[in-house]
Amino acid sequence: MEFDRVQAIASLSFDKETIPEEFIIRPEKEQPATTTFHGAVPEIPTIDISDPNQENLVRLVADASKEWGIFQVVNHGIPSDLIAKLQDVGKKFFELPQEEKEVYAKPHDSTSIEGYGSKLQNNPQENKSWVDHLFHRIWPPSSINHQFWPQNPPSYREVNKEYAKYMREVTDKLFTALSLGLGLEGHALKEGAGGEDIEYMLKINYYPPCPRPDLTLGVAAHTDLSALTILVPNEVPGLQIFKDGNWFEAKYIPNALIIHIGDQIEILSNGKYKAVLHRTTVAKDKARMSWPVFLEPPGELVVCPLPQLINKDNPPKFKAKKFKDYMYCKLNHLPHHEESSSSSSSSSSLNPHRNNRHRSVRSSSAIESNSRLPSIRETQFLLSLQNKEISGILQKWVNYGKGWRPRFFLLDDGVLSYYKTNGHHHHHHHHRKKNTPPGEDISRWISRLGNPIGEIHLKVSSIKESRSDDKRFSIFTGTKTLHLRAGSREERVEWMEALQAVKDLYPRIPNSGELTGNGGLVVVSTKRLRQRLMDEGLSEEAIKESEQIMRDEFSLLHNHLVVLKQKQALLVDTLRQLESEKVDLEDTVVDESQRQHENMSGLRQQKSAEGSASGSDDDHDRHDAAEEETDDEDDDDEFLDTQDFLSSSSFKSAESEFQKTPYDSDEDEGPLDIEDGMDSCIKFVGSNYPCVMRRKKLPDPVEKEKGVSLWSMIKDNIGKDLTRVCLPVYFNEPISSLQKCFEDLEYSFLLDRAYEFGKMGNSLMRALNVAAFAVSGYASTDGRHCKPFNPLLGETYEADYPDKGIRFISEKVLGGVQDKNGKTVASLFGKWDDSMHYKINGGSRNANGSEPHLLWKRSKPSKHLTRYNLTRFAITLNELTPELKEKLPSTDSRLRPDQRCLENGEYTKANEEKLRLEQRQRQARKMQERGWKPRWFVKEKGGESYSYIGGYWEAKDRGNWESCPDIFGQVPTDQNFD
Ligand SMILES: O=C(O)CCC(=O)C(=O)O
Ligand SMILES: [Fe+2]
Repeated sequence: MEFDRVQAIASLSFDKETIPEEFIIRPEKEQPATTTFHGAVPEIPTIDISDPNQENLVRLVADASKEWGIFQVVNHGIPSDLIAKLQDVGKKFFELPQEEKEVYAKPHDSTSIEGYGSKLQNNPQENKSWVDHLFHRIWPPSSINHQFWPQNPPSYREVNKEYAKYMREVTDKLFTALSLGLGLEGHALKEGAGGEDIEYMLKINYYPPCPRPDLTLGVAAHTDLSALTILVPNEVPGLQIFKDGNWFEAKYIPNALIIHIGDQIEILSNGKYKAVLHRTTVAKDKARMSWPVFLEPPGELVVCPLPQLINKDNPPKFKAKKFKDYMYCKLNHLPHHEESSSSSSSSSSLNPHRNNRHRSVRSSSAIESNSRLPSIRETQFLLSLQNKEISGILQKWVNYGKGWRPRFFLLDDGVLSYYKTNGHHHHHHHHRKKNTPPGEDISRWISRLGNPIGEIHLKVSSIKESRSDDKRFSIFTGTKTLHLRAGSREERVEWMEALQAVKDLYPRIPNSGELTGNGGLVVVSTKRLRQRLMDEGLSEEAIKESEQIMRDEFSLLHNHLVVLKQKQALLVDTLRQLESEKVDLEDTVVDESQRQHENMSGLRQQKSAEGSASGSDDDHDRHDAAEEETDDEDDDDEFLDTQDFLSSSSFKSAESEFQKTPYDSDEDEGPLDIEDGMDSCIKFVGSNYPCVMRRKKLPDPVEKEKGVSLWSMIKDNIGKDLTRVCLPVYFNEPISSLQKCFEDLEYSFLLDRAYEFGKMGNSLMRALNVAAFAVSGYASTDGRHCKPFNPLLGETYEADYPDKGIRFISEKVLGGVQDKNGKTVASLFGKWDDSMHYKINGGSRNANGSEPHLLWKRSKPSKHLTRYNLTRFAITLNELTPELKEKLPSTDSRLRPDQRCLENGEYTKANEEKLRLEQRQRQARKMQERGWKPRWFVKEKGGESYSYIGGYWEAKDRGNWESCPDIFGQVPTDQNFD
C-alpha cells in the first residue's frame, strides 16, 4: 500500500536516473520534454479583481474566459499570510510519515473521492501520474467530512476553515463578473451551478521531486469537471495550458489565484466560456504543490445551458445532466459531454476522440477523472495533436531488388512525407525510438534532410495493418501502395493511431456511385416543360409526346454516363495498378541514380563498373550493339522480361501478406505431415511411395546482395523500347517457369486419391479431390514476389519424384503453358492458400449438412525462408546433386548458369550470365524461322498444344544426349541450335 504512493516511490528512486516504467508517458512524442512550447510564451491574463470599474472587470474576465478559459487574479482580498499558512499546513501534512498520512487514505469502498490517495491506473496502458493528493470538502459546513481533515499539523483545520471563508467571497465576485459578461444577471451562473449549495472541494496536489521530469506528468491533460476552480500553487512552476496548439507554461505570480473555467461553466454558458485544457509537469529536485478548490454543483442538480442563452440561433450545445451523472460518466470513461440532439452533428463527426485514442486525454484527470468524449478544448487539443508533427524511421518496401529500406517519415498537417536517411541522420535514430534528435528543433533537422522523395495525402488514402506481421502496414493512396514496417508492434500502433486520427478529420467522401446506384434511376421532372407547352396551348397528346422525347433523351444520356463511369472505374483501377508498379521502378531508379552520382563524384577517373549489369566497357558496347542489332526488328521478343515484369501479377500479390514467420515445426517430419488432422477415411492412399531425401534449404548466398547498377542499365536504354530492357536477376527467383509448372503438382497426392476414389466408384470424393488439387496449386504463390526465369527455347526440365509417384518432363516450345482450370463445387470451401474442406450436404442448402472434413492443407512453410519465399517443395526443384548432374541433358533448367548463380547468391555473375543468355536468345526467332523444332514434344495437328513424343527417359538411361543443343553454352553460334 505504502509503496503505491508516488512520494514513497520517489524517495526510493531519488538517486537513480530513471523512474518506473508505468510513469513514463507513451508514445514518446507526448512526453512533456517534447511537447512543451519553448519560446515567446503568451501570458495568461492577469486580472485585478479589486478594480472599481465593474464594466472593465467584467470585460476582462469574460474575454479571458472565452479565449483562455483561465486567468490569474490579484488583489483578491485573501491575506497573503493566510495563503502562506494554507501552504505550510498542507506541506507539513505531506511531510508526515507515510503511516500517518495513510490514516486519511480514501477508503476502498468509498464512492466519494475524498481522502488521501494517488491516482489509480485505470488500465495497464495508462501511465501513472507523478502526484499524490488529499481531497476534502471545505464548504458548505454540512458537506464537510472531518475524518479527511488532517489533525496534524494542529493548525490544519483552523487554517482551512479560514481559507474557505475567503474562498466564498472570491467565488461570488467571479460568478458575478462571469454572469455579467454573458449579458445575464449577476447571480445567473452561481444559481445555475447550485447557488448556496455549491460544494467547495479542496484538493492538495503533492508532486514529489522526480529524477526524470522529462518523461512523466503530474496531472495529465484534462479539463476540470467543476464549474470553476480556484487554485494556489507553490513557487515551483509546472502548470501548463493548452492554447493555439501548444502547451504553454503558466507564469507563477506570488499570491495570485489561478482561476480555471470548468466543464460546468462551459455547459451553463452554452460553450461561450471554455473549460481550459491543462496539465502539470514535475520538477527534478523540488516538490511542487498546488491547492485547487473545485466549485461543484450538488450531485442532484441538473446542469444544462442557461435558458436565457438559448434561442433559435443558439440551440443548446449540451444535454442536461445531473452533476453526479456527469461526474460518474467522466470518471468512468463514459460519454458525458454529448451535445444536445438539436445541435448540429457536424462537429461530433469531426470528433476524433471516439476511439479513445489519445492517451494524454484518456488518462485525464480533473478530479481523478477520465473522459471519453472531450470538451471543446479537449477536442481542439486532439485536433492539434493530429496536425502535429509526428516522425520517425520506418522500413519501406522499395522493390524486389532493394527490399526494405529505412526512410524518414514525417506526418505533418495531413501529409505524410518521406525522406532518404543517410549519414548523420542515422546516427540520431539509434538514440531514440521516435527519432526526433534530442535537443534539436525538428524543423531545422528536417530541412537538412532535403526534399522528400514522396508525399502522401492522407485524406485520400486508406491504411491497412498487416495481419500476419504485427509491424507491417500499408497505405494505399489510390494510385500507389506503400508497404511499411515499423520497428516494433508498439510503434506500428503509434503510427496507425496517428494516421487514423488524421484520416478521421476528413469525413469520407462517398464514392460517387450515384450514377450506377439507385437502380439507374434518374429523376427528370417534366413539370416545367409541360407548363410551358400548356401555356403555348398545345394539345395534351403533343405535350405527352414532348415529355417522352425529353425522357428518352435523358435516358440515353444517362446510359452514356453509366458507361463512361464504368470505363472510368476500369481506367482508375488500371492506373492504380500501373502506378504502383511504376513507383517501385522509379524508386529503384532514384536509389540507383543517387548512388551512381555518389560513386561518380567519388571516383572521378574510374568508371564505376561495380555491380553493373555488365562487367566492363566492352560489355556495355556489346550490349548496345546487341540492342541496335535488334532495334529494327518489329518482333515481340518474348525473352525480355520487362513486359512480363510490368504486368506481372506477382506485383499484386505484394499487397497480400508476406509469410515471413519461420515455422517452428520439426524439419524432419515425413513428407506426409500435410495429412495431419486429415480424416482417416481419406488418409488411406498415397502413402506407399519411397522416401527420398531432398534438400531443405537453398545454399547460403555467396555475395551480399548489393545494388545491381540498374541506373547504368536504364541510362543505356533511354529512348529505347522498354521491352528490350534486360532486367537484373533480382527480379527473379532461382526457378524456371518449367520448374514452376512442376511445382503445381506439389499436391499430386490429391489426384492419386481421386483416382483411388474413382476406382471405388465414389465419384463425389473423386471430384472433390480433383477440385482441391486444382486449387492447391495456388498455395505456393503466397509471398512469392519474384518471377521465375523465362526458359530459353529448347530448355528442358525433368523431375523424377518417386516419392510422389511422379515423373515429369517439360520443354520450352513456342507458345505458353496451358493453364489449369479448376471449378469448385458447392460443398467445397476453404482458402486457396491454406486449406480446403468439404461438406457433404447432398447439394441442398440445409443447415444439417455433415461436419466439414479436411481435404487438403497447405504444407507448413519452410524453416529456411529466403527472400524468395519458396515452399519446402519448391526448394527441392532446382537441387543439383553430382549424380544428377552427370545424368542430365545440357538443356535442363538446373544447368542454366544465371539461375544457378542466383541460387548461389553470386549476383554479379548471375546478371552477366542473364544478359549474355538473353542476347543470345534474341536470335531465337531466327532459329525458329530456320525450322527449329522442340526435341521432346510435337505440335498436335490442327491444334495449339504439344504432345510428348517419348524417348526422354530412355535417352537418360542410355546417357545419350547427343541430340541436345548446348543452349546455355559460352559461344553463341546458330549451328548449336540446328
Ligand atoms: O497543480 C496544478 O497546478 C493543477 C492541478 C490540476 O489541474 C488538478 O488537480 O485538477
Ligand atoms: Fe485541473
